[in-house]
Amino acid sequence: MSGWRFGDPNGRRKWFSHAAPFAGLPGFQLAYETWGTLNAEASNAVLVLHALTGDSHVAGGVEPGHPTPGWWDSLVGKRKPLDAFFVVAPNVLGGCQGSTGPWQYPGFPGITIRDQVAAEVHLADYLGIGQWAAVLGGSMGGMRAVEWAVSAPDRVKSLLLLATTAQASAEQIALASAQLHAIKADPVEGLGVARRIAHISYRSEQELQARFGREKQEDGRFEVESYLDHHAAKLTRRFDADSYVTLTEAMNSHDVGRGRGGVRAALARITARTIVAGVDSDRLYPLAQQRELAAGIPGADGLRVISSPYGHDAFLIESEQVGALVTELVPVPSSTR
Ligand SMILES: CC(=O)SCCNC(=O)CCNC(=O)[C@H](O)C(C)(C)COP(=O)(O)OP(=O)(O)OC[C@H]1O[C@@H](n2cnc3c(N)ncnc32)[C@H](O)[C@@H]1OP(=O)(O)O
Ligand SMILES: N[C@@H](CCO)C(=O)O
Repeated sequence: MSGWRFGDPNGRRKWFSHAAPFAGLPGFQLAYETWGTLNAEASNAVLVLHALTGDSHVAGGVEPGHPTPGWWDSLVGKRKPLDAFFVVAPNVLGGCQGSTGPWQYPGFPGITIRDQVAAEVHLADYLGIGQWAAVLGGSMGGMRAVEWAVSAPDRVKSLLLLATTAQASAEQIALASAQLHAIKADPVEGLGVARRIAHISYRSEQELQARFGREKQEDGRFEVESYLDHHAAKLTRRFDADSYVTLTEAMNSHDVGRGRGGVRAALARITARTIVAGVDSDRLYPLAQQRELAAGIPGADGLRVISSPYGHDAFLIESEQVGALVTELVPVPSSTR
């Protein structure tokens, strides 16, 4: 497949191609990045799954010539929690950072979180990874992580679910629906409006109040308006509106219990040792959703709470607390400490 809309800014992406029909597609490709070395037993592989507007670039600046920071730099690199592991991070199916998505052709079919995970199972087969030492994901990445553990329990040894849910709630679908309407009305302006709505839900009321209050800038905009304008403009430059729609609709489809006897029955299939964590100030994925996951997954020992003023985005910001959870799940071997 030729070309991709947002290039390969770090020059380290690899591609996996699946040539047979799949989920209404004639075939697909997944872009992915890796760090570290797979051991002879293929027992040290960790799958890291990004959120809605993330990509395969988990970590940067660790190799000469590839300085672009990653979105979980605190986890991957020398003396960091995943140092001893072979880390694999694919760009999600339907995304716009190298994997097959609607940015490539009109009439792209609707896909689900289950389709995205089924595509990642093909990638694992291709890489020769029968079982992941761990699957880690937050938000939409957490939706895929829990789907992995439900649909392929014997392939997930341990699991970290952060700020995520077993099924998209009415509130999440409602917020998504307003964003989808904005984009369908005007793909360019609408993507910016969608990001503003989403970004408000990613942060906490208390943080916005403490940080911006009612302050105005010289140009007359409230500071908080200017902040949202900034995030909207930034996303519009780096993300495709059609991908945003496809991924948002996939998130709306998420229900691990569908066709499996409900959420409790689906979660009971999970055999992985599991850590479930939420953020105390997250208004988009409230703690009740992680409580449901922790209560239903046999190998989970209660709910962990990340303490943060930052709301949902804390799973990307509170690197010490997230790093401690990762180290608890997959301890650093003493030889590499
Ligand atoms: C797994 C994944 O999701 S990967 C993708 C990660 N997400 C993103 O990149 C999405 C966009 N960003 C975010 O979601 C968040 O910024 C995070 C989670 C990555 C980081 O959060 P924080 O460190 O708290 O950043 P914060 O929300 O304060 O934003 C900082 C930016 O706002 C700008 N800003 C702050 N106040 C204002 C203001 N009043 N007016 C205009 N701009 C402002 C800063 O200059 C800074 O700009 P820059 O990012 O271009 O350098
Ligand atoms: N900031 C994150 C939030 C969604 O979990 C993103 O844009 O992907």
